[in-house]
Amino acid sequence: MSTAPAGAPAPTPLLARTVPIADPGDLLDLLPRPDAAATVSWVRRGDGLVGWGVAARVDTHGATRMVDADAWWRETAGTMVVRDDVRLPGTGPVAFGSFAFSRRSDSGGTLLVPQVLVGRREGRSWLTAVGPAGLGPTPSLAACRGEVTPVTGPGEVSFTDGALTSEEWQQAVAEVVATIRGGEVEKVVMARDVVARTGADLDVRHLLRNLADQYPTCWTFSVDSLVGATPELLVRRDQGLVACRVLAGTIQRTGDDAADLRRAAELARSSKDLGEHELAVASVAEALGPYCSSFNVPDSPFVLHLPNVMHLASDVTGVLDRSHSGGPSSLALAAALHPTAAVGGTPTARAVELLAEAERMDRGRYAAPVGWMGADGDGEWGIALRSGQVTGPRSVRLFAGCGIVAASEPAAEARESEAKLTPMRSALTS
Ligand SMILES: C=C(O[C@H]1C=CC=C(C(=O)O)[C@@H]1O)C(=O)O
Repeated sequence: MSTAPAGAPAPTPLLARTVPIADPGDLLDLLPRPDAAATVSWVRRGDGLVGWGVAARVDTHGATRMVDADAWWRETAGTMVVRDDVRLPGTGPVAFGSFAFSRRSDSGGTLLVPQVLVGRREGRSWLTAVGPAGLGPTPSLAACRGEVTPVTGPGEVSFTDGALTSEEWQQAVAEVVATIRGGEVEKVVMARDVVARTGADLDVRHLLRNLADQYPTCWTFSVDSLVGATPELLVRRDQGLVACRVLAGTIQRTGDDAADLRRAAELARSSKDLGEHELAVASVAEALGPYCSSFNVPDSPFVLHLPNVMHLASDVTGVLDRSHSGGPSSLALAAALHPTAAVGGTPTARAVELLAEAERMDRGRYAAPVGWMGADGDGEWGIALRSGQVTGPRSVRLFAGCGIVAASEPAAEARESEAKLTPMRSALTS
């Protein structure tokens, strides 16, 4: 575990000061700079959090990457001086995080505390500044606006295959289907990557703006250079209640509303997709059950309509069992849930081994928890889907995966993966 800047411990004591502000308008318009590393976002339907600068940061590795980050946050938040005049989820000290899918990945994990954060929730807005105590007054919204530089486009964008070509990936899917039919596993989620290169230096705000405009019902995120708009909520912890939006089972949209309605009905009846979905819901119920005193799993999924695809979706909710000393934080719950069968497979351990062999790439932080957490441990963690990792000033690695079951057809899965790459492709090119 290492803390930044340059391995130094977080400056102590840090002061987190939250003040109410007038409605700031579009949160994304407040982001001052183009760099993805120092920009955080968690925005859905216009509400949420945006922030910039780094007041404290920890980098973690290996199997305990989330647990170590959670412990660091408990300690760091515990030493902070807090003056919070708003007292809502997302006010006071907030840490944003993203983590590698695999414990073996070099990508590890990061929690970072922005220097300035602006939030809005249900008509109330606030600004939080974090820095060494005694540094001076909280910056005003007007001063923040004055620092915003113009947003720039990425110029000409080209896409090339990542680890595998589409044909190679389909071959790998066919081999995984054969393994599944052999009875060793029930489901393996297979991902592929595509590399985007831009003609001009990337401005993360351009991506976030397009993602939020085109996918307003998704969570548009940016944490430590991982950017995307995910429709899947791994876990929210809010005052003793937990909620998850589980997705698995997909059909592409055609652009024709009547045809899409027929396809939605097909999806809701598809035994292949219902089976895939059931495994994902069961994995969430199994992981969360031990932490909850009561639990609600809907009998059947609904169809979630997105501009590119439709998914089978289930909203699972529960009440946290407080007899677990103080209750696990939202990040501890995310760690317990990861990887769900929606991104790993069933049974988890063998599916994860198989996908690592078959994909022939490191997923990095794709398909792993991304989100934020307050000082009390409440927070929201999504699964980093429909996303890309900014790997250089002019390059982004995009990812998409599909749940493979015995009835899967490789060519259909390749088309599905293309549809799941659409949000990031179009955020780059529009
Ligand atoms: C793994 C991805 O999607 C998951 C979430 C929803 C539906 C899925 C599916 O139908 O295969 C996947 O489980 C992805 O978008 O990269």
